[in-house]
Amino acid sequence: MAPTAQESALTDGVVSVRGLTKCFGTVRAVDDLSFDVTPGRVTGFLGPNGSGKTTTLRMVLGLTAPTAGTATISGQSYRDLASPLNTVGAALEATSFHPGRTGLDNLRTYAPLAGASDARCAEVLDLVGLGAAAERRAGTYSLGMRQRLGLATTLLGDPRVLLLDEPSNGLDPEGIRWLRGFLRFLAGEGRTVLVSSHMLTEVQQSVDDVVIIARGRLVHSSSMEALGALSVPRITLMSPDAPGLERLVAQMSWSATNRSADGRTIEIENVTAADAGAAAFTAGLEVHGLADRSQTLEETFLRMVEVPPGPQSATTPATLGKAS
Ligand SMILES: Nc1ncnc2c1ncn2[C@@H]1O[C@H](COP(=O)(O)OP(=O)(O)OP(=O)(O)O)[C@@H](O)[C@H]1O
Repeated sequence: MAPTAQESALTDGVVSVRGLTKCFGTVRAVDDLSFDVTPGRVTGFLGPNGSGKTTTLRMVLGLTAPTAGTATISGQSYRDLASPLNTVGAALEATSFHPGRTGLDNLRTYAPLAGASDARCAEVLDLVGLGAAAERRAGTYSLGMRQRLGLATTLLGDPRVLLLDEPSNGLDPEGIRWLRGFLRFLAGEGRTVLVSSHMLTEVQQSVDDVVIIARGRLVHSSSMEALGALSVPRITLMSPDAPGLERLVAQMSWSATNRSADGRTIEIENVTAADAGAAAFTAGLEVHGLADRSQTLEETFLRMVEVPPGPQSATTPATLGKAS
């Protein structure tokens, strides 16, 4: 059923995943996943290798049938979209280009599918910074240039939504910097930009929001800012007075997570360096060292996605028994 005008206004450009599940035999690759991706923002879709990112994107694009659940783009499933290539641009794996044809000619072969004119082909090549190389054979392009050509292909139909699977793969630092700016530019135009990656560090400067999955399940979804706020403050405090140090920890009800064998160095969680310094000063404790060891964003991410101890691996999750 076609959505009403009011429903369309609410869902326009939103990628919405609800209870999405995919089983490959006994492997539950995607497990009851629900999240929304909003327009005007760059969203990082993060998880370790094999966590189900590509399978999820394939289900959003109607390339893989879900075992259960739904995935919609602007309120409609991919197959119900009136003109899919003008709604969603997707780069799932390195697009294969004809090496003997120029960059421009390669785009021209995809253009009719997206209803794109010759002028649009030249325009998107300019957009991705390949204007000067338009007449060069794609076989002579560097990996970074081929990635840009792939991006140009996804933009041919001027889609509102972009789904990019590991777009920074193979890019050098300059290419990654360029991509970061380009994704921001696209989101700034009001597009929905979803970028998958298995490393938070690779995208943390490019994304506004994060959707983090592990073993096919959602483990976290928030703004990048809120993810940063989850980082646990942690310090190490050193004193030659081991009993005094221990007394202070007990008196302040601090949670000590590690102690050196001689008891003169203690690692404490959920305390800032400023608070620890002030407490030691008030207690008259002689301090020989105070270091901030707060969890980095990457540590927060790794903690979220780490495989729990036990026999199961990332590809054989504990939920195997539920697979059908
Ligand atoms: N067609 C398939 N048949 C069987 N198993 C599959 C199939 N496609 C994916 N899988 C399995 O589903 C799980 C999720 O794979 P998927 O490729 O979606 O993960 P990913 O997060 O994209 O990983 P990567 O970062 O390595 O690309 C893996 O265990 C994978 O082996």
